[in-house]
Amino acid sequence: MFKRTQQTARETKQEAKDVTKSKNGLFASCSFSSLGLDPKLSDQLQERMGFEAPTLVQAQSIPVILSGRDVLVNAATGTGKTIAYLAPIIHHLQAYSPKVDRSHGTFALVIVPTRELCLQVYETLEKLLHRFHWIVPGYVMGGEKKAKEKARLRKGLDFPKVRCIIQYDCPGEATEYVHRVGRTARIGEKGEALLFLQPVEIDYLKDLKKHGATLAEYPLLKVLDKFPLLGNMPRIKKVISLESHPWVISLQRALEFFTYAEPKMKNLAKNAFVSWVRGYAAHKGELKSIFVVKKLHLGHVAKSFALKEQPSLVGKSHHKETMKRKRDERQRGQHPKKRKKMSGGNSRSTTKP
Ligand SMILES: Nc1ncnc2c1ncn2[C@@H]1O[C@H](COP(=O)(O)OP(=O)(O)OP(=O)(O)O)[C@@H](O)[C@H]1O
Repeated sequence: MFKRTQQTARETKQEAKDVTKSKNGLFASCSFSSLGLDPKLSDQLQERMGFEAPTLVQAQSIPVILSGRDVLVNAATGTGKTIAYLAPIIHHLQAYSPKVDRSHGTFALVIVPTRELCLQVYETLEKLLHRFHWIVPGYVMGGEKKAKEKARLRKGLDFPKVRCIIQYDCPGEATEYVHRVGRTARIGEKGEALLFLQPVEIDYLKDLKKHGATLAEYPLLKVLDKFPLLGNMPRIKKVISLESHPWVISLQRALEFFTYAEPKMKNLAKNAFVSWVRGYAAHKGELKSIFVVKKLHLGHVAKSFALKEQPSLVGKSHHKETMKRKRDERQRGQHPKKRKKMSGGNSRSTTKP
């Protein structure tokens, strides 16, 4: 369903309903219930929201949407398109048996081009859902404060049946850790959470403990030892570290083979590495002393991105930006080298007053 920005095609044909225009040409001379909407929903529209009759665009599009067809609606602004698509969605969702529940996940997604529209649609949706409290609306939009967005996601959206949360990168604050692992073990059920930590980051466990989250070490080496070695795996007499385990070595090889098979893939891995390191350097508060880039073995980090060597942290875009800045400075006559030239080689006139 497109709004505002995509009003190019017109497909809502008269075929669905013989809609007769009322005097002013905006409303249809039929009722909401005659369009096939659930009586409770029609009642909500008529009695509670005070809409006596559907608008023309609603009367034309609702029956077609209810029939399950794809619809593109093109109508002037303010003609009631919002209800034209929200009402059929609610009609379908309220009919589910057993009733839809927030733990079932997301059923419908409305994409709109602006924040204002997002709020408007949400407001209408809340009114329409007045009698259907088990259908939970939620919205996510850009430019919001992270905490606000998170609170709303916690309230409105849910990921059902998640049994295990695996975190390869450390969440920032302990509260964020709790929120992340809280995606599993919903409504009293059990769940598991795994967090990968490097030896230099072990102090993070103390921070989590302060906030009531105590983690047990997972004996990865022992677990790997339980896997039988395959024919092509390196034989090592005594495995003393995780990196020298045959399973880890062959997995690393396989990943590197995959990454280096295509330049595009290698670039993706490089970019991911650079972003990860930048994100790592952005930890705040007390965590700054735990997650210190200088303490990291960047070669090992690169390996974890299936790279054979550590990429430069000064990306091409940074290089381009620096070059552009220098060029601009030169054009503005601010760069010392250029000034020399501009002053006809008389460096004294610019470098010394
Ligand atoms: N059947 C109706 N009877 C009376 N008012 C209605 C009816 N349907 C919608 N409205 C009201 O008409 C106004 C415009 O509706 P809506 O915002 O859905 O229009 P729109 O076509 O989506 O506009 P835009 O393209 O600008 O987003 C709203 O205030 C809405 O509450």
